Amino acid sequence: MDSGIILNQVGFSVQGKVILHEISLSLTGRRIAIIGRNGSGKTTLLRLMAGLMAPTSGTVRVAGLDPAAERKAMLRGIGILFQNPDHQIIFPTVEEELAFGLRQMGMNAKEAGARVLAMLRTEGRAHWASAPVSSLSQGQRQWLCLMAVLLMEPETLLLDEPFAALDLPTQARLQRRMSQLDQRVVTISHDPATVIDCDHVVWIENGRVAAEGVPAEVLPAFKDEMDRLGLRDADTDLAG
Ligand SMILES: Nc1ncnc2c1ncn2[C@@H]1O[C@H](COP(=O)(O)OP(=O)(O)OP(=O)(O)O)[C@@H](O)[C@H]1O
Repeated sequence: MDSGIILNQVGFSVQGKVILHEISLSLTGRRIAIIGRNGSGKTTLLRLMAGLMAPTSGTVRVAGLDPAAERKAMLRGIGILFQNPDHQIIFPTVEEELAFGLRQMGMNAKEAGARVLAMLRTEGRAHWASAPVSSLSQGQRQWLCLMAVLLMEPETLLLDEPFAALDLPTQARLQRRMSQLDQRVVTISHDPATVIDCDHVVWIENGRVAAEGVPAEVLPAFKDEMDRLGLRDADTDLAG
């Protein structure tokens, strides 16, 4: 496998507000989870890995490349699933939306159409092909976006809360499908139960790495801290 995702002293600020503080990570496993509370900086970290923005300080490398500077090479190398499917969907029908990424990669319309139909059949959603995207529920649109990312077979998958809007059978099917993928998958989650099988867990707190390592080490400490905070009536430490 390649050299992984390497962050060296990465900082990120917006309008003078520091969101990430000097984060250094060497992520070389196949299954990586990023956990942490709301607003801790997880999505910002994922967006930096995807090259959707450049860090304010430090360096990000994915398979040896700077993702923010090498956007074209990264189109094939990195697939990202956003938290809100409506930030991702641009076409009116399911088959057009699914074919878009493949067409962007240079595949002809016939081949792309065949791949899309094969994916929909595998997932038991062949009847969705010509359906308007607007006729799908929020969870179904999330699933559609995930199928679009999987179709492109990128070397690195960056998934922001992929399970959040999915029903339990769809979650189980997705977890099974992800366990079979050869690619590196980075998943953001709030729920320790969904990341128990990962190789490496990174816990982000207030824009810093609070802990990282194997799930057996990181998850119990994370859960204890979340339980402790949940017993309090307010996040007084986050005030202001
Ligand atoms: N463009 C921006 N301008 C100002 N503040 C921002 C911007 N992007 C993120 N932030 C702030 O940075 C912090 C981290 O946001 P981020 O979306 O990375 O958190 P998160 O851990 O993914 O949260 P959640 O679990 O709620 O999705 C938040 O306080 C957010 O308000």
